[in-house]
Amino acid sequence: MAIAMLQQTVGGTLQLLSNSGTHCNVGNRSVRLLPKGFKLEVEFPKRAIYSSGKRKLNVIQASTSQTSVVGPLLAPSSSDTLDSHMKPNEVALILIRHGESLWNEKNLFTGCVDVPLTNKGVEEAIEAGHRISNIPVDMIYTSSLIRAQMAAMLAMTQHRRKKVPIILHNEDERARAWSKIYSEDTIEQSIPVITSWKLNERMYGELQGLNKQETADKFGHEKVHEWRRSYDIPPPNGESLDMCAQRAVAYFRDNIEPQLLSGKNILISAHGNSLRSIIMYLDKLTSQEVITLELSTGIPMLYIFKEGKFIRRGSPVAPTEAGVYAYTRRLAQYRQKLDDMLT
Ligand SMILES: O=C(O)[C@@H](CO)OP(=O)(O)O
Repeated sequence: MAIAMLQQTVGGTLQLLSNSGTHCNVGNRSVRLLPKGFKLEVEFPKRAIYSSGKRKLNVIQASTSQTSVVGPLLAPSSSDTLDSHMKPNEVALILIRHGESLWNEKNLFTGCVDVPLTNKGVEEAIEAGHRISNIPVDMIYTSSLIRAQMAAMLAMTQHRRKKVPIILHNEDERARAWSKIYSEDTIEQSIPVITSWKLNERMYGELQGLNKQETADKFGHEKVHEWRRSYDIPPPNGESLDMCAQRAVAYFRDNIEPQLLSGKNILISAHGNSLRSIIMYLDKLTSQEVITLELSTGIPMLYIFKEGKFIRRGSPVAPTEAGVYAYTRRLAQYRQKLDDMLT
């Protein structure tokens, strides 16, 4: 197979030697090495992925005059090169409401009670993952509840890029130290998953664990509808949507938005009401408009974040849906690169 070999570093440049005519990616630049033995000198960033065909050379520059080569790896050509094709000023934001939980199935108010998914919820998460399998994901945010975490993990089993989602444990120094990864390459092939209770479902107070139908029969449908869908009337000792929005939107603005601004493509897996609050913020909905917003379980919603604005792109209905990738040239390119790499 044609492959560009790493030769040596000279000052701040890297020499690549082609053993036959081939294309070669250097960082995020694609260059053509023509005849056999052709040498190319390129300025190289401190750390970059150099790839050729389906092989990759993972190069770590130790100093300007010394280069160590890790690999070549057997994995397909890096999509670190590929991932960097998404311009930092144009990134994807995907929101997923977890699939059906065991208490959704039983029609119980769930709120912050930590209940897992049903089989149907597992299938919904896998289907959601299938639908977004061609969209770049660099970081994942989930609530601290297992149903949102299951949904994120199951969805990522479908992603074509095959990076491994890894939950970060930052609760204390020991948790941080004991979950440390010691391989740069492995880190490159991982997606950090950050969990926060601030993305949890709205706390349903004294309704948690009660049957929704029985509660409506007891307190009246109107009262229960007010607890469930008004903006600022909380259920007994619980959170109103307004209270839920205050912590969920603050978390989004303080933690997630800076990552989007820095060029990260992000998946958020959370809950009906924490996501309604975030969508209210993204779509600039009024408190009147948000009360009629209902989210289906397991349906991913795609936004493009560009020049500081959130542009709603709806729900991809299939991974191959042409319309989704036509939304931006960058998404189309990312998908094309995945096709090239994986077929
Ligand atoms: O029970 C809950 O926690 C939520 C979501 O399932 O219910 P609701 O639809 O009333 O917001």
